Amino acid sequence: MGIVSQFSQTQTDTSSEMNTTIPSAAVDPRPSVSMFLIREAFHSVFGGLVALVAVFLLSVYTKPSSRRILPPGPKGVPFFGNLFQLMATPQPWKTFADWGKQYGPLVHLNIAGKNMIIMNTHKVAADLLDRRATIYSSRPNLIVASEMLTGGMLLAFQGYTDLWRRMRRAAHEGLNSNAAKNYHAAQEKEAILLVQGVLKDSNNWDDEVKRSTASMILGAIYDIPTVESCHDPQVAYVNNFVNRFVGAASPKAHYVEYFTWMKYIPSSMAKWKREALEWYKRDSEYLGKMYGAVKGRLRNGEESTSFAASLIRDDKHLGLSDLESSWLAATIYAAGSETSSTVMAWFILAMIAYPEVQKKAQEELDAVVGRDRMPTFADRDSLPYINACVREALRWRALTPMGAPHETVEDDWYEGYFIPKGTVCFANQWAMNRDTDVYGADSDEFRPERHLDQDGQVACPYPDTHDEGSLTLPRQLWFWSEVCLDRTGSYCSIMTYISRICVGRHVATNGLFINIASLLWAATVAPVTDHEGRPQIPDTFDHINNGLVLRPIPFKCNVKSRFKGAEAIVSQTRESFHS
Ligand code: HEM
Repeated sequence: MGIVSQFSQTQTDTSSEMNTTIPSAAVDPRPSVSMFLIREAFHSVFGGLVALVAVFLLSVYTKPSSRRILPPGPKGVPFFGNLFQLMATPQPWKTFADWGKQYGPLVHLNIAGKNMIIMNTHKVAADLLDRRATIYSSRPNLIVASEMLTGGMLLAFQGYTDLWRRMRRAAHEGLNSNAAKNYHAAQEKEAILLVQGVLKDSNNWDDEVKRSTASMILGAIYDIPTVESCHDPQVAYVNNFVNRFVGAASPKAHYVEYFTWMKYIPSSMAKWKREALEWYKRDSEYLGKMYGAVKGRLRNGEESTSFAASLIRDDKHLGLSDLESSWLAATIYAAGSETSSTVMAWFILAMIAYPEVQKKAQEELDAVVGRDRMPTFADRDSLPYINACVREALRWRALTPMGAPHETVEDDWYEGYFIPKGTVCFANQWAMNRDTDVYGADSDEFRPERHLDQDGQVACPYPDTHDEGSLTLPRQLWFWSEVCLDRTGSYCSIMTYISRICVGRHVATNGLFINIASLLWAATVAPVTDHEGRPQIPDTFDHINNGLVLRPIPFKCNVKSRFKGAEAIVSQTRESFHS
């Protein structure tokens, strides 16, 4: 890491070579000045000569390498830059949003010599992460989390490497919009079990939501039969595995990430290194066994549409070893389980705080589905309000407030500012999702209507927001967005950007749709009341940060059957999955 110790509102970097391909947005106003001078040249020969010299001088003195102005940002201290400011802030996304107001939508930080930029608006994030995806799609290397603990095998942590491309392609083949339909039946079944679970004991709603998402995703990946409890040993192991690398990836976890020479300390003298390498061995063995079990079942002639089965069947064409495939399968669980259950938790909180939204959603369900059967995926296109609830649940309280870090693979220029190769980039989703210029003055409120057009249909997403707009895309565009996935990306709320766009977004939004539709069809979610009968509505901003996501603080709610006979229909529908 180079050390940058100069900080001011306009910071400069003269350390690396000039970029040869300057993207158009980075080009300064020189062309218009040049055009003016060239026009003048037509007026006289002497004028022409003067103009040519002036153009030459302009190009020499204003060429990018001589004025590499970094984006503005807060002043740091020598050697450490803004490191201590970053370490001291408990909710960096809020501090970054404040800095955004002070310094502009693109903020630069220096973290002990490493350049970092924060994008605070959809426009800047889309300009850089989407429109210049080839430069902005790598990941910073984390010595403990990505090299030692996960041996470079964790898709979500990999840089722009050949292994990432192979794994990403395999993940896309197993989780794209068509492949995601393979999991519809499992998702419908899990949604019913979720409804039964919360109706039986609403005090336990949070565990039930966690159990149901873990069960759905483990089933989709490994064909594991329904998980009965969120304390199931297999779920517990995989959750601990996730917690381990999420913890290790936290900016405050390991000094070696800032002082990289520490990685050469022998294992015998460094407990953190010894433990990380040991866990990599143990996890590889455990994940290998889970993957191997699917292989064994296929060998015995069993049918399976699971994700692991698709990796096994296509292993030659996908070019992944067993070790790589077993880690990929586990990464899908890691990335999909906690995230999906957390969106559901925020949604349940929203239903307590916004009963009028719940009522409207239930009116739509009554009108479209009726009360004689439960909703299914076949109803999805006829339920715009429920689909808008899915989008709003993803937007309302950004559960991954800073997204995942990206890293630039070459020097770049944006709006006259220099962004050096190796810069770590964060899209501040927390700020973007509540941008009042985009979502209006009520952006803190849960209001699904903001995603509907005047005909009550799901609207096209706001420009650059990546709101989940697939429902309104014409078919050919849908196809195009899938085909071009790794170049142009797709349309999803906080699950993006572009070549790193959340590869599980179809599975995720499908799961949210069916869970929300089933829950609101069968039940009413209400706040608990105090001894005087006053409803207890928790603070909808309060959260717990587990390193991977922000979850609402634990709260109680009352889940009651919505109409007579609802529970019986839920049970009958459950039975039909056995027949
Ligand atoms: C609603 C729940 C979900 C949310 C909010 C979410 C969000 C995200 C975000 C913010 C990223 C990082 C994107 C970037 O780097 O710009 C991501 C990546 C990823 N997500 Fe999701 N996700 C969700 C569900 C899922 C599900 C269900 C799966 C799998 C079935 C999944 C698999 C992945 C994977 C494998 C990556 C890493 C992609 C890569 O680095 O190339 N996610 N997700």
